[in-house]
Amino acid sequence: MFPALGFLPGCHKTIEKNLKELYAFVRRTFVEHQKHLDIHDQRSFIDVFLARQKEEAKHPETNSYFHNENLVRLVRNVFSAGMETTSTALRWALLLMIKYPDIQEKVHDEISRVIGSAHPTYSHRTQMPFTNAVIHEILRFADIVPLSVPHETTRDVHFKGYFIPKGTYIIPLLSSVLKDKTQFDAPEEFNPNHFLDSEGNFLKKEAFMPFSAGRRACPGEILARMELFIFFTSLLQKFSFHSPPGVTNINLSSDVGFTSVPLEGMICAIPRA
Ligand code: HEM
Repeated sequence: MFPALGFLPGCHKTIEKNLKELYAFVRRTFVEHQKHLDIHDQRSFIDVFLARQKEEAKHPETNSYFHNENLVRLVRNVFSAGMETTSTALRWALLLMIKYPDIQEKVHDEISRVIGSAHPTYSHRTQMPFTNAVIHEILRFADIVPLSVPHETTRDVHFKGYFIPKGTYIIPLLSSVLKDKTQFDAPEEFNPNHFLDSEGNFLKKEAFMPFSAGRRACPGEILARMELFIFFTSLLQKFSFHSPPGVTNINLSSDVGFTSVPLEGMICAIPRA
């Protein structure tokens, strides 16, 4: 985000090294695809991209976006945007469940009542206000993409008395919305009541925007919500989660990174009878 500071020592060097490795992996993987591409049987995002690339190669005069380096970046974006975010949310979910065992038990009670031993499906969600509120609160509290993704104004903008000229680099702070005192009673605390009314019904909040807002908001939101609901309920249906014996202090600080990830630690998963 701040390339001018790149020369300084620090953990961004590790990130750069890891990125190089990831790009190499993506290159290897898509080169394989190139070998096996069948225009008439497009199996994946990469195939569709390569088919378009072939098509555009017939008109070399056009300045195409469909070149290999862009494919590497795109695949990497979808890979990290779609995979790391959801797995990070699940890691926060398990950590918060061991920190708050009463909430874990209440979720489990609701799972037993509504789903029983059947396979959880996304449609169960509407009958499970408490679990739904817990998942919303996990995403709010964990604040996984605190700085969202940087954008640039494409024209002059007047906003709430401020003038923002065309071409201004904008970093939207999602944390400031997710942790807004005017929107949530105790924003620094993990409390599913932030998303429940006094009768225990699920309460939608406009300030719930871990996926950002507007035209460039996360395109994976619906998929992520489904994944989180199904994985979270499946895990809690089959296991109870605890901290390892002797560990009493569960640290909820996040590690350094572009996304907000929990610190590494061990968790015990005990199969439920
Ligand atoms: C808990 C899970 C997730 C969270 C919290 C999350 C959050 C976000 C946020 C905050 C942005 C920036 C939006 C903006 O620029 O204003 C974003 C962008 C994006 N997300 Fe997600 N995301 C999640 C899961 C996913 C999944 C599952 C996918 C795809 C399979 C995905 C694909 C993307 C892509 C491709 C972008 C860039 C979109 C663009 O630049 O137009 N995300 N996400």
